[in-house]
Amino acid sequence: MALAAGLAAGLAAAFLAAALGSTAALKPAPGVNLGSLAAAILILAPVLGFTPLRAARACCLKEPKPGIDTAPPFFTVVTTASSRVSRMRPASALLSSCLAARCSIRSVLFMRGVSRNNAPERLGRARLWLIARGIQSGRVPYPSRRSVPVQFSTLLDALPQQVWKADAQGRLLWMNARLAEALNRPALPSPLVNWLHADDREAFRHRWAQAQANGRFEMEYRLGQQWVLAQAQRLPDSPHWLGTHIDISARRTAEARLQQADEVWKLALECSGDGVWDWHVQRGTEHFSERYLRLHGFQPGDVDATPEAFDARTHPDDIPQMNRDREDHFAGRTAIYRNEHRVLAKDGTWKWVLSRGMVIERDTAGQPVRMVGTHTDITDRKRQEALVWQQARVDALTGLPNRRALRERIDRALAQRAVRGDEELAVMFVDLDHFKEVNDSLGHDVGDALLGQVAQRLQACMPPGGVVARMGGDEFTVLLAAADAAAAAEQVGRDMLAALSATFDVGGERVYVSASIGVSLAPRDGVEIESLFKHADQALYEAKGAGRNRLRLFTPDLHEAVQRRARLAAELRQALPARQFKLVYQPILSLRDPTAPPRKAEALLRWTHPKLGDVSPAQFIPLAEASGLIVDIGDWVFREAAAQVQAWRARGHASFQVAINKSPVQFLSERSQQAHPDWVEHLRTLGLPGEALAVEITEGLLLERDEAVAERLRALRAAGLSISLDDFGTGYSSLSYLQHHEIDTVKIDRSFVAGLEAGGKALALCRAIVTMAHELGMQVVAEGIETEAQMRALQAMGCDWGQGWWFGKGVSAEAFEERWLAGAVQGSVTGTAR
Ligand SMILES: Nc1nc2c(ncn2[C@@H]2O[C@H](COP(=O)(O)OP(=O)(O)OP(=O)(O)O)[C@@H](O)[C@H]2O)c(=O)[nH]1
Repeated sequence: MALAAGLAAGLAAAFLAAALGSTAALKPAPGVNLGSLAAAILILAPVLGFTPLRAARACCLKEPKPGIDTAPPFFTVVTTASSRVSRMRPASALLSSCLAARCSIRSVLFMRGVSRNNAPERLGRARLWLIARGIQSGRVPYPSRRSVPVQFSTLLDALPQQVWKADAQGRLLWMNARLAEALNRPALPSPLVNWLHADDREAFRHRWAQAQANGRFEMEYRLGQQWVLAQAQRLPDSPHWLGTHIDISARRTAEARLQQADEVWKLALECSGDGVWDWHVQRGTEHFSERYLRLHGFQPGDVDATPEAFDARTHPDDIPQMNRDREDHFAGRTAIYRNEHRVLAKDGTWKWVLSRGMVIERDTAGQPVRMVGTHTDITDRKRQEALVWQQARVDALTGLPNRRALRERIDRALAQRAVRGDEELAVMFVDLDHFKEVNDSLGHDVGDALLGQVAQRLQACMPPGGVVARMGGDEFTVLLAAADAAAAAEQVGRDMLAALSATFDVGGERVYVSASIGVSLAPRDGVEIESLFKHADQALYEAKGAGRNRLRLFTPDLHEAVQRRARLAAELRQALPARQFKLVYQPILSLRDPTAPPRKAEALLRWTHPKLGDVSPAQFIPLAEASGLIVDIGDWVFREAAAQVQAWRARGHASFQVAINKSPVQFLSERSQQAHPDWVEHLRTLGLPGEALAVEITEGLLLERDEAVAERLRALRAAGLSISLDDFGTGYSSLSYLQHHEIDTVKIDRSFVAGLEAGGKALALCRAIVTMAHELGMQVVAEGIETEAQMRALQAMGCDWGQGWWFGKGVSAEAFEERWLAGAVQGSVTGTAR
């Protein structure tokens, strides 16, 4: 064993030496024992066609004579070396010769310290015997003269790998027994490529050529029946290559099986319409299925199918998210990788793909080794989504951005402003004035068409970067960014009001419309969308209240006014239980005989606030309407008035009638609907006929053209109540609704009465109203009579009733009774009550 170990070590060292300088190792170096060379020649003599004798002679063979078993095809070589140091050289020469003669050496035995007569010799001076047994495989010289030393060959034969030596052109110059057997002992030199599977040859040539640059070669290919991993290295200072083949057939078979399985699922995925990718993360290689390529418009071979090639075709905006999603999956934070991104297709368009995948193999450190997944074409879905997204942000009627889109724009602008801080923002609420009347009088379609034209005009006023959106109904909102946003908003507002002032032609109808504008500024009035909206709305409210067709910037004063209103609205809730309301009565006199005691009065609501004193109905009625309190308040008014008329009737004014106002809000409210039967019932309980009360409604209520409204009016009338139409002439005084509804009395608005003295239009209008009402069987009351001239004019045109300060203001029931009803004395009534 010690001998074998020493030999192995020696051979290994020699192999290394040979590897480092193979040419030298193959030559009989200076000092080589000629006897051993001669022995080699002698051995090979039969192979080479020499007689051993001639060979021996030729080499001046000296002792010890090798013994040779020349019985073909076996041979035995015995040779000697003179020292330990030189023992390898003769052996190498011998083996070179054997190989060149295509003899394969089957066994080599070195014997040390054994003399010819079998006596032990001292180390260092010992003669070494090398006995090789081999088999001669042919007469062709094999291997070549310049080949691998015998002892290495022997060792190399014993290796499980195939070992080979080749020149720069890839021609095999030598191979160990394992390779020789596998290739059936080819004649050498023989191009290695010729032994490869035809499918691997092209790749081999390519790789071999590449390997020349760095002196290393590695490739897996099929050689005979085997799959081998070839690894080779160019020998130092040599054009030759030393290589090995490791049998990887088992691994390849397993892989093929896996591959087959892979193919099955890949096929399944492909059939589902998805392209498949298979990424060897650490190797940096990726396989793309045919469908994957076609998905992006490519034919196989059209594009360099590498991960880099496709990464380069990914939309730059989508790459950061893609990387994040991939990292999340690699780190195990997501079970499945999922990302949607755009890929530049062959035709230059962007294709949206849904990429889904999963790491299916990790190394021991947990790093991903292989990841597989699919690409699904989601371009159509994305297009649909974009459409839906756009539709969700566009107002269908006007084509302007809608409320949602505007909120997003404002959010973005506020965020940008917060970062840059160099610009102010203006939010402008633009609300059309009395648009409801356009709808009501000309129809909804005309209203729609008008909104479209208004949108165009507003849009035309937008400076670059400005946005106008429709928030719904007749409300538009503008967003401006400017260094001085207040000035910019005022300019744009002026432009808009001017643009709207020109007549609109809507389907042949000439329509006029104006707008009121409220503006809030960021950061002055708020840095959040809600506060900006709230303040713009408050400014708009002010603009409306100040007469419409104007712009108001939000100011802290405005805010205070709003807060005052809010406080008042809260306190209004207490007014009813705290008995802060009262009714005052204003007489309605017959214009045929104004001196006669009045038979009618209008009940007017008054609120005496504990701290503020009397609050104007113009202030609190809208608040009561907005909060819904008007229903309870209206009910209280009804009961109070009913009680009063009952009292007056009981005191001898048998036909007395009190008129109460009923707001449209109250009229339309559900609770109020339920209240109507109660009212009738209540009157019955009081023993009052319906005609003891008149209900005053406004034109707006009739414009609703609501059958339920008509029904409720009919019910009141059926119960005997009288219906008066208040403020006639200020709205859309349409004859058609007068015919539609059963109205008893029309009240001419005070604005017409005020103009009576000047004659002209007001006079003509009042006369027309009186004539028309009488034609329709209605009576007419003129409100707001303040002068005798007005009274006389109305008398002259046949107006039935008059009411106003000329006769008297509203006073408490007691005062009224005292002033107007005391003794029910018929007498002269003058305007001194003013
Ligand atoms: N034609 C049309 N009308 C609409 C649309 N949306 C809402 N409206 C109507 O627009 C009107 C808006 O009225 P408001 O703004 O409340 O009141 P206004 O009559 O304009 O009066 P002020 O705003 O107080 O001056 C209502 O009558 C709605 O029914 C729409 O899409 N088309």
